Amino acid sequence: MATLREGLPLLYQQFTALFKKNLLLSWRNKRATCLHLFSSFFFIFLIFSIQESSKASEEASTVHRNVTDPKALVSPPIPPCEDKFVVKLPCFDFVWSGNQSRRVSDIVSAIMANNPGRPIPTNKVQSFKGPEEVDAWFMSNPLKVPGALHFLERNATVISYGVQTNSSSEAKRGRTEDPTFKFLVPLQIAAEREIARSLIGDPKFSWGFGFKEFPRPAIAGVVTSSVFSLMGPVFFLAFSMFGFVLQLGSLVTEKELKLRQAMTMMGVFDTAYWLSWLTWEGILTFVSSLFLVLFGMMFQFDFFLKNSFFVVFLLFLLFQFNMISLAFVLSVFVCKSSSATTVGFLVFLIGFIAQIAVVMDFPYSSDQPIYRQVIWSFFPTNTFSAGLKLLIDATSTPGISGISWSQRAVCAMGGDCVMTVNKVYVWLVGTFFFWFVLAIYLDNIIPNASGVRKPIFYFLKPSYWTGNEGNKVKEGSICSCIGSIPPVEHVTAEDQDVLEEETIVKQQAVDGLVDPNNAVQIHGLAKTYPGTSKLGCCKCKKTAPFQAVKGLWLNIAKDQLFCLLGPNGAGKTTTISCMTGINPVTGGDAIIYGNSVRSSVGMSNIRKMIGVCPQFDILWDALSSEEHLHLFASIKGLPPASIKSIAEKLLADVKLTGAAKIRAGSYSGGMKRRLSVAIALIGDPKLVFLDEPTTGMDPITRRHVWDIIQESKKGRAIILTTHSMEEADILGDRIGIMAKGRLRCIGTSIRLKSRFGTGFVTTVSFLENKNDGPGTSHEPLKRFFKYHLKVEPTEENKAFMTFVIPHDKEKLLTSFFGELQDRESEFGISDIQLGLATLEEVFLNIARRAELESATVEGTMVTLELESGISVEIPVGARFVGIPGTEKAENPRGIMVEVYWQQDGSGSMCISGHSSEMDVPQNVPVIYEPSSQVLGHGQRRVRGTVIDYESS
Ligand SMILES: Nc1ncnc2c1ncn2[C@@H]1O[C@H](COP(=O)(O)OP(=O)(O)OP(=O)(O)O)[C@@H](O)[C@H]1O
Repeated sequence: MATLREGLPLLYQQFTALFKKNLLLSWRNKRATCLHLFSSFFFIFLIFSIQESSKASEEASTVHRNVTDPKALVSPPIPPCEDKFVVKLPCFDFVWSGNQSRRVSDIVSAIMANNPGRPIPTNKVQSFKGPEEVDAWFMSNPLKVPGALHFLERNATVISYGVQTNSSSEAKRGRTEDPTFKFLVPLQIAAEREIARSLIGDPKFSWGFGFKEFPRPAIAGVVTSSVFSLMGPVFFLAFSMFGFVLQLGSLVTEKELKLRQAMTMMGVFDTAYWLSWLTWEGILTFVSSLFLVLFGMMFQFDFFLKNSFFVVFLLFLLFQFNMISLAFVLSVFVCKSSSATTVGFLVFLIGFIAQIAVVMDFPYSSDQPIYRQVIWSFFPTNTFSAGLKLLIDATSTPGISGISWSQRAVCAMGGDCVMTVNKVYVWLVGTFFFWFVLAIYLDNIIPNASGVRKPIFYFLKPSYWTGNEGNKVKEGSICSCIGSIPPVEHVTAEDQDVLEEETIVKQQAVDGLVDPNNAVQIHGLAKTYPGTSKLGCCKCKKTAPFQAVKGLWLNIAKDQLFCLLGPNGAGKTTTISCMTGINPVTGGDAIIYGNSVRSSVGMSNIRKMIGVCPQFDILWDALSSEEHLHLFASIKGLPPASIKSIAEKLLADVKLTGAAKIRAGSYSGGMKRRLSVAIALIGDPKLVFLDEPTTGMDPITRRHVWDIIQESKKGRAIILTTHSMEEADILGDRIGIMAKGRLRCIGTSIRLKSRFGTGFVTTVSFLENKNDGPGTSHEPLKRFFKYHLKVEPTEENKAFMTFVIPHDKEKLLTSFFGELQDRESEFGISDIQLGLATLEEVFLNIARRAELESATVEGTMVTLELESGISVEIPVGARFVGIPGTEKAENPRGIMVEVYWQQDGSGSMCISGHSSEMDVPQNVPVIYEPSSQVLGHGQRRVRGTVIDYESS
């Protein structure tokens, strides 16, 4: 076996392998990677398009055109108030004050009558006493009039006047309304004309009067900068969400599919894991930020052209790095990769709201308390928005040169300011490290996929840094309302062999003996799942703790394949999880080649010498089998030079050489299992755990994998769990059957069959012509078996009959089969086969007994319908059932039936049939008697008693 790498060389090897894995995953997921790298083009193009369409729609406005020969405005009329862009109807053309003066009233009447081209009707004008009244009217009648005239007759030769208009310009359908030229100037000209006529006394008096604006070039950059300052921050935030969501999705997928757990089992360093992600995402971020700035320059935005390239690039780069560390933090809390988009949307929403606040100078103004600014700055979207605002403001006015690298620490207007671009950088660097360290801390203290976490102050323990931790992990959530875990229930084993094994292991434990022939010594291993708990508003909702393994004592020899069988939920996978360090043990210990699973040093030694094929394939769909093997070999620390040849050999062993370069996502179930077996065998481990390795394989492939397992037995111990009895029979050197968390029996296949099988199975085959007519039934043979052995066929058809002969009839068998052979031709027999009961039968028997044990405690009943019409309720797993109410003088204990059981598709016990009714023999004990026997409808529905006829 090649020496495995350790320490820093291993860390580096793991880092490069994981980095390559990240690179390959991004390469294979081209669409997402391209989106991450080039989505900036889409956003920049969108801003550009919006800007161009805004420009086009405002073309009508003189503001954005060259004015070379401005038109003079000569005696313009007072327009109707309906012409105003924003007006409330009914409206007035103008209002005026000074109505107590007769002369002023005449002047206003003249203004109305002499309005060029349109005399103003009286209902379109409103008069008031003084300006205060006009102001009060304005207050209560907004948008009802474009302007007001205020007259004051001082004496016979002096009349003062004032004009009051709303100066804000309005826009409508791409045109801008200029209130000065449209309303103020006509009112002013009309007032002055009629005042002059009144003072001179000549109603025809007139003079040429005109207004004309300057010729000027088009005002450039106003639309550009306003569209950019409005859209830019939102779109840049949206752009950064692509990388964020993809990163979050990748991390959560690895957690969800237990890929992270598989890597941990193989001994991956957390440092290598996080650094590999950070480095790869850092590279993607660098490139995407670069593209963003280049695209911005390409589309000629002042923001990108006038501000220094490095100033802008660094802002985007640092912000995106912050988003990576934020994704790391959130990945700890998110359980489903499908939720990544929702989380991304929420982060975007929060960032968007923050941008609005930053635009309003919150909280980076001198009147805001420092603590508010500090708390606000911890969120990278906030500081990023502040940085963007500084850079946008610096280029929003035409003619300003933007922010250069040397000016990054200078305030915008040269005076005092709370935020500069340089401060934004400092904050972004700080928050990047803050969130990154927080992510690693939370990753340790938040329960992982197996509900395991480190203590809250784990990093304060010197043992954590020296690597000499004792019991290092906890279970349950940090803020759960923790109830006490009940003490582990240790029950003395009923089976003689199990008891014997337990005694040997206990004695070795007491003596401190480590048997060099044993690979694994399991010392009272117990596992209680703490139950989930949720802190509701008023009370703690908690599911009860569950004892999955209840004290296991077992030795597993080197060079031996130990097969662990048991019905669903027996505790097999939990036992393996405890031994591979996925779940912490609740009680007891497992010593693997002298290392305890309870110590972290022991566990890290164990990880180097074990290989695990988990129950469910833990594979990346986008990686090929060759890439999987290379990755896991590197994580294990195999010398790089040997990895290629080892991977090739393993692929050949599991017959995957042809599919070595095909992605695992397109493999069949059997191919995936074979790859999982190959991964378990990487690095020549001294102990291999195979959890249902042949599930989903066709018979030929299964046989092939059995050969591989047989081959692999040499020089190592293997612990195999399976639901295939054939597999256990063929591969298992020793077999243990677990049920309800306890070991029920242990031994070789033959021993189990002889001890737990119902006896011998004989199959009698018939000659073909013997079963032709209706009168040619096999009744004589049935009677022969019944008369000599008191058994009935368990299975029968035209061609054969099967009988199960109990062990207690063993002595009669020689003479019985001698006579049967002599009478072969009489019974029409062609062949007689005799064998021990199958392992499947043993398994069913053990599972049934375990089921009966818990059913009698928990009261789990099923109904047995007898041919006599009686319904009998019996505990699940009961074999011999007495029927109450059938007692008679000649048969004082009544009658009983034997119930046949089988497992349904979900692995639960169900009734498959029952024997004919027979008398309950005297002296057989009752092991379960219900409190009341008759249920409802008289004698037709009863509760059965369970009779211990098996052991009697
Ligand atoms: N994380 C968990 N929290 C609570 N209970 C659990 C947890 N994991 C397993 N269990 C329970 O522990 C019991 C043993 O489960 P385990 O997976 O070890 O059984 P198994 O023998 O491997 O079954 P199978 O053959 O179906 O794989 C089951 O009842 C299961 O529901």
